[in-house]
Amino acid sequence: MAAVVNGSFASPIANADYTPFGSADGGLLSKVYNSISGLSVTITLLLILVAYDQFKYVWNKGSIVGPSWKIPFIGPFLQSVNPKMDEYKAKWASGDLSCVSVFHKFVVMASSRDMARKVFNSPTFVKPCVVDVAVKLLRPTNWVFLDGKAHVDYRKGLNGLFTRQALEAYLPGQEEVYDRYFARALEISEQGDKEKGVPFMPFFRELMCAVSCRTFVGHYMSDNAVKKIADDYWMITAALELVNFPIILPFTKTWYGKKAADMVLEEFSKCAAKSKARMAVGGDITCIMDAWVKSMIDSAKYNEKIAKGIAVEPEEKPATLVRDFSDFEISQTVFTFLFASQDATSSACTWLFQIMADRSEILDRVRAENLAARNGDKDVRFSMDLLENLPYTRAVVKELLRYRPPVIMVPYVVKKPFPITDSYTAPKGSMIIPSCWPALHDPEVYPNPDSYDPERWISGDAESKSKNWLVFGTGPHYCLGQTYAQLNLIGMIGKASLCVDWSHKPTEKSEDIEVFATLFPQDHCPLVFTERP
Ligand code: HEM
Repeated sequence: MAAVVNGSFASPIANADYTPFGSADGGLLSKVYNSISGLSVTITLLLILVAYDQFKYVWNKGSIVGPSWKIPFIGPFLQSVNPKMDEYKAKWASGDLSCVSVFHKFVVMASSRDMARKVFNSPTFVKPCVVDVAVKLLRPTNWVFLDGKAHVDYRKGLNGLFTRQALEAYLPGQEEVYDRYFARALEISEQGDKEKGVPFMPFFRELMCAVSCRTFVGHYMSDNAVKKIADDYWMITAALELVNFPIILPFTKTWYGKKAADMVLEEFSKCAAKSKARMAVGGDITCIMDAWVKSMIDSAKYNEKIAKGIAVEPEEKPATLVRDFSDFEISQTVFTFLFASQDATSSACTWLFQIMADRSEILDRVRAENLAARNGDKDVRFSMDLLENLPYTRAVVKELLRYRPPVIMVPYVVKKPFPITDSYTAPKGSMIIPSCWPALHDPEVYPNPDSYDPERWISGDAESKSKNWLVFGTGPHYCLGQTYAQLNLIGMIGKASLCVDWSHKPTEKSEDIEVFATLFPQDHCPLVFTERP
């Protein structure tokens, strides 16, 4: 009978029946021989795998720019763990289409404006790609993972939450938050180092989270819960690394991220229940949840009348008919708004305060415009008319978003072979990443692209270059919150200019960009806030 061979791979020469040098009971020579042959099999196997990995990479790479070979298996994994802005810029400069391969993932970077637009606008071939852990945090049933018609239909039901009328209803809640947080900024500076300033980036993250929570769920959430979400949200961002261990292990970043996400989902569910109760008795709209619940109530009433054969005037028909959503479904969807906005708006807010402090003549113009629009009374509250009639402040915000776009690229996944050019087809399963930065820094479209110049939106022709304006993406997944996001930044900086003074305490890292999901100044923006006389 053949002796038992250890391991799952049973090489014929590792079988003890074959005993050229030793006795059948397995002498020393036989053991050495067996281990050598085991080793050579392992090495051979490894070499085959390395060769396959390289061959597959070269095959996928085809005619586009990229390293001619990859570091076996891992590729530039270490670079991707700690991404550097300069490395991204070098990659974008290397070609309209370029590639890398990290582990088994083949990644195509679409850098030029036209290549990026082509990806954004090709839903037949691509869909947004989120890191695996995002599915665990947002839950697989979340609407953001829908594709094609199902996505378009779901999104239609959300459009009503971002109309002009709806956005107007959220303004009082937002302004309340700014009142409180500007007062806190003064306290922080009062207690902090006045020479070096206090790095305000974490504060701005909390501020943006608080504004979002008020906008999304109004007063259904306590201030303490808002604070807890703001405090814990960075754990969600930290969990969203490109490559994560497939299982969530206790006390790892993904574990803390999941705990924070579960807490947010639970809080939002409670808010949905409260909103339903209040709106059922005719409450007015104060936040996004109210607006959504109201559209459910209106749709249900309309459907009921139709079912009963009651005549309904055409103007009574809701703009979009939506079904009823459970508290948890509402919570999941509203969580995607927080998820999509938190890092991007925190980045924009941080740079905006830094850039205004460094350019006092621009800030003075913002202040003058805001005071004039309020007829000289700085305490006039937000309204859509007010926010829409601040052309210079708007230019300041648009230029900020061009100069330091919070989202520099958006990962998509290729659903079926994607012939992106005549000579290159991105393979199915690869990741394809349209980049927003290069289009927004194209010197032919935005002269002196690395200088911050709001004037290009006033007397220049930047406004007409809409093809390059990729700050909010384009195509079927373009940012749902783009109008809200811009108005919010306009309102925030205009109000800040009237309520407080602030100065920047620059360091040698102030202009260096840190990439943490979005972009931040590497020194986290040391500022000192003071009362306005
Ligand atoms: C300055 C702030 C913001 C920036 C720069 C930004 C940018 C983006 C970008 C680049 C995309 C991907 C678009 C695409 O794939 O074509 C996106 C998607 C999205 N954004 Fe924003 N965003 C911001 C704020 C917000 C806010 C405040 C909200 C919600 C209130 C929001 C909600 C969304 C949603 C829901 C999506 C996914 C849409 C879909 O898949 O259909 N964003 N955003």
